[in-house]
Amino acid sequence: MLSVAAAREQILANVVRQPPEIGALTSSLLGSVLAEPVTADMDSPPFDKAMMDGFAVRSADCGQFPVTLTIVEEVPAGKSPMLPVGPGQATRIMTGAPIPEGADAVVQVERTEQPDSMHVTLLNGPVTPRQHILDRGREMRAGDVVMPAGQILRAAEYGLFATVGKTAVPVFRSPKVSLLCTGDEVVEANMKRMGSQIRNSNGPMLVMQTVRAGGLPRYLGIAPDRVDVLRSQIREGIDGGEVLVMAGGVSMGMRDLVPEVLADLGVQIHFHKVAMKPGKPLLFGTKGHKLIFGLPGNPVSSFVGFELFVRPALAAMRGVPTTMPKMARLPLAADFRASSDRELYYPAKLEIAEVGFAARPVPWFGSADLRAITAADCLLKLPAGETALTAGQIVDVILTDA
Ligand SMILES: Nc1nc2c(c(=O)[nH]1)N[C@H]1C(S)=C(S)[C@@H](COP(=O)(O)OP(=O)(O)OC[C@H]3O[C@@H](n4cnc5c(N)ncnc54)[C@H](O)[C@@H]3O)O[C@H]1N2
Ligand code: MOO
Repeated sequence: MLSVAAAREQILANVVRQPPEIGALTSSLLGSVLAEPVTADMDSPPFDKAMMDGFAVRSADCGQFPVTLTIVEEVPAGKSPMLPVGPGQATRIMTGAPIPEGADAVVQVERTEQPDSMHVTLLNGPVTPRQHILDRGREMRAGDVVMPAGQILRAAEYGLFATVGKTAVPVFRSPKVSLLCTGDEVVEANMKRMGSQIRNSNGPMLVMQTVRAGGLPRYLGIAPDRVDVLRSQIREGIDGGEVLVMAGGVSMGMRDLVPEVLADLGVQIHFHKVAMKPGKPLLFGTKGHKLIFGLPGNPVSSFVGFELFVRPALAAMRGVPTTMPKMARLPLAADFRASSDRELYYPAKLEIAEVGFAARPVPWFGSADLRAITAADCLLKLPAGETALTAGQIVDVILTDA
């Protein structure tokens, strides 16, 4: 059976990166990836800038202390100096204000006294040339590349865009992700549940996983186990987005119709099983450039399948440079035993340890136990076979919340 790593490789080999588009810098671009480098439109700071509240002076005047200088003017931030600072003179200046001509140093106000409103006495030295001055262009020069293509937009990036006057930037377009749940037994949470029906937990969960992964969800509802309806909904899903994610109907049951309908619609099935627990009956196909995922219907299997395969695919489509799930090697917070015939992904929670973090497995009874996932923020990745580990031993951890 195909390994998780090999399955992910096959998926990523079929990814086509989304085209770039110009996006306004609103919160909806958080996490998007810059498609072209951004350059500075001017020097920053645009002038030699005071970095302390105090007095702009000529360092040559400050050989011995105390020394008393004549104040020629006062320059708050946002105003420009009108007068140069000549020998024996000083300008009262605020943090952020431009340095007047002639001055080459700033002395903090704490190191001064004012005998009267016209004079300032510098109490002690030294006063070195350029002290407390940020030179024009020190942060960036006009034309400098301030951010490379491939950068993920976080809070600081928005700040830097503002510095260079950008209100919109080119980013890789978010993939549209059609989401379709299947199964006669499944009903939406706002509908009346009857008999042996169960509520659709995968639908809302996959919508939110899609949003978190930077995709634009198009939720198509629940398809019944009927070939004609399933076919038309799957077709709509493929036509309406770059990615189709389905949950349920992919295993071996009589009513697991998804694989045959996909094949019938001309979808090339690349694999239909992965050596992992939970989530073994996971299907991946393509039609042209479109990616099609059939996640197992059990909620934990759907969740894990999305994190291990759909999320990296969406990351690659969005131009994210590293598409692997975020991993760490961390000590276990408790003794742990498990047994699995496939690579095992076990829900766990990070906790503060003596040094850094440790991962504590949460109680979990299997692929229907979504409560375990809500109690967890990571997955232990454990090899197939018998696992018997003691607290403090190092394990691979997938940081699903990172
Ligand atoms: N003979 C075999 N049977 C099964 C195998 C197998 O290899 N051979 N694999 C098992 C494994 S592992 C899983 S996982 C499931 C996956 O089955 P399907 O993807 O076909 O999913 P369903 O049968 O439709 O549903 C499984 C389970 O999950 C519930 N479900 C489905 N959709 C939702 C939803 N939207 N929200 C909440 N719960 C949902 C469904 O009622 C079932 O209980 O197959 C095993 N069988
Ligand atoms: O993958 Mo099934 O998810 O092992 O229950």
